Amino acid sequence: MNAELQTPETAVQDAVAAVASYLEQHEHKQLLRFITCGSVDDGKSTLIGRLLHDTKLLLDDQLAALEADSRRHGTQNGQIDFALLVDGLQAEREQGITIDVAYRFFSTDQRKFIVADCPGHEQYTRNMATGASTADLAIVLVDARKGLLTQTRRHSYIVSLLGIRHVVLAVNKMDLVDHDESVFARIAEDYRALAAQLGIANVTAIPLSALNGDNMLERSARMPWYAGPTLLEHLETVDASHARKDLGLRMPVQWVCRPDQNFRGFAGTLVSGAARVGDEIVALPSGRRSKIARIVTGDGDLEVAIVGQAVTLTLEDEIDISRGDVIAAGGAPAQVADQFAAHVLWMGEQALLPGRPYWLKIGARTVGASVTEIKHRVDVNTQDHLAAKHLELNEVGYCNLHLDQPVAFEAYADSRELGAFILIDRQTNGTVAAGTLDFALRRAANIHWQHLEVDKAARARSLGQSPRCVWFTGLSGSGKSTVANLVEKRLAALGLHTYILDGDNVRHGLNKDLGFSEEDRVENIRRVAEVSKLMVDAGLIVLVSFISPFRAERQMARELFEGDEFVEVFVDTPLAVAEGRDVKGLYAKARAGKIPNFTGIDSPYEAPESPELRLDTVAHSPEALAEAVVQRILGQG
Ligand SMILES: Nc1ncnc2c1ncn2[C@@H]1O[C@H](COP(=O)(O)OS(=O)(=O)O)[C@@H](OP(=O)(O)O)[C@H]1O
Ligand SMILES: Nc1ncnc2c1ncn2[C@@H]1O[C@H](COP(=O)(O)OP(=O)(O)O)[C@@H](O)[C@H]1O
Repeated sequence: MNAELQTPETAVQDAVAAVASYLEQHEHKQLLRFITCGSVDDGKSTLIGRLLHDTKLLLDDQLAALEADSRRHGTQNGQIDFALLVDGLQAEREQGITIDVAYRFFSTDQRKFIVADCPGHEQYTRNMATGASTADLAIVLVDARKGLLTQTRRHSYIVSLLGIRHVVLAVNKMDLVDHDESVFARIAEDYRALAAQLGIANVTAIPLSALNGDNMLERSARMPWYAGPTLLEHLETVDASHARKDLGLRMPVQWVCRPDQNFRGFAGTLVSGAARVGDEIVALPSGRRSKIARIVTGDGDLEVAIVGQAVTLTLEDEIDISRGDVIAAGGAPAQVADQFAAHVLWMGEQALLPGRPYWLKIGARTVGASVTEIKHRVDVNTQDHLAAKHLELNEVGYCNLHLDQPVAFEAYADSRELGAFILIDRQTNGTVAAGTLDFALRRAANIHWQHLEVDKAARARSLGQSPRCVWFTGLSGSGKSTVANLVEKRLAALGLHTYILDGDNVRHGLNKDLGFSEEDRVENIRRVAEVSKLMVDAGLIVLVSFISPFRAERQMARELFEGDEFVEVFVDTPLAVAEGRDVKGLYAKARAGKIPNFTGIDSPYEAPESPELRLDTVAHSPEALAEAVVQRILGQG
């Protein structure tokens, strides 16, 4: 089903209530979350249908009523998306991602189950990652006649990437191979070899016929050679507890609760370890220490809270802790870093470009982040490592990440809660990637800021001016250089200290290694923005004249500066006019197909939405426009 944003509030609230009541009804039973990987051809729908039908515990009346309700409210396909509610993926929903994952509930006397059904078609990766992110087990379906397919390898790779520890290899359609033991044995052996390569430790292979019900709920008389459990037996008994490394207390702070002057509590769910009154804790990333004073819950205070419990902690000392911080065991704190090696599973329609700023959300914290390097791309079908300059939709890359500020984290292998992150596009606020942290890169910790005696203010004073970064953006031939040159002449005449950074010139030196692909333009602008920041720090008025076609990088440049230092000047010239001027004959060449990726022709230009100045080069002369810019710089415009 499609999880579209337009689901009405009321339907969402009803669904939350229904899910809560479902979980409550079966509260005493252990919950197993699993995903099914495979295609309709492999018999996936039949397998799920049979499990749901034969256990005779399909969605109860209440949930059926809810579905009717959601139909009335016009949710896609008339189905409710329990997925996002149950799995705490509300964040993704808020971020506007569309996910094709259907979640179903059923239960037996032993256990309750939530199954995420991910489509097997080509747009698989992000759907599967979404379904798999909270799963304890994956059923990988294989058609007995076909054996392992590329798709089996792809699904298994993602299963391993997301740290699912249990795989059931369901060798289906055994009836079509005469229930032949040797066929099953060969496929199981092939798969064990693949699982070993991927580091999947627990594989249970079961020969099945989902259509006939063989080895589904009951043992099949047609395969007497098989001595293992039926599918349902296995699902009911597999040890699915999150036996991850015990890291000690970890509680990401969801919110700070301060009803009055006398009470200051930190609310959250323990994702590891235990909290006891009197235990020493450390707040991260700040590193401040205190002791637990009280463990408050709706049902009164506790002496001890354990992993999975939602509580509010109060501390003995007034230390500064905010939403997104992590409270950890004093003797075994979480790691803190701002540079990481991580797997990134790209879900954006626009490619991931190294250097471009995104938001990174980890636990309850959101910080600015960028990919500094794509070490390699992983071919999800073969697990081969390939060189890559960017990542396209559904691609997985192993990347170095840089964060604007340090965060508390754990390796994903040790903690899903503190090792998983999403990347959010800063322009659209949509989720564009899911990722798993591998380890911290220590380099950052060894580079310190050098304290300098003479600062920007002192340099500006001695130059007798207010430093500025005046950023001209516009199409090739729009008039950026012409106007910037006139502006510099006027400023120089007034005795001011200036410098022009022009695309054509900088590309001959500092940036001579860069071309005009999207990723090279991002890097081009990133370097120029950093250089202009240094020049502003030196007290200069810098005139930057680059096409700078992307909003994201102009925004990044803007954020490097303080207050009104950054002045964005949109040199607004229609494409037809710039092309008509064709000062360098480049448009003619581009139209003739001799220059690929030419801005405005076959490479995009994203016009500024709210620049400080917009110059209409059709209506005004270069001199008049330069005058307007000078006035603005001098604070008189
Ligand atoms: N494919 C393609 N697209 C756009 N421009 C091209 C291209 N190839 C060469 N040129 C010449 O390079 C100048 C633009 O460089 P910039 O560094 O300003 O470009 S960008 O900001 O990285 O997009 C630009 O200079 P201006 O005309 O002064 O803008 C062109 O002369
Ligand atoms: N109002 C105007 N402002 C700036 N340039 C103009 C204007 N009217 C005509 N032009 C001409 O347009 C061309 C702009 O080229 P240039 O300044 O090199 O653009 P860019 O640096 O944006 O590529 C110049 O030949 C300039 O004389």
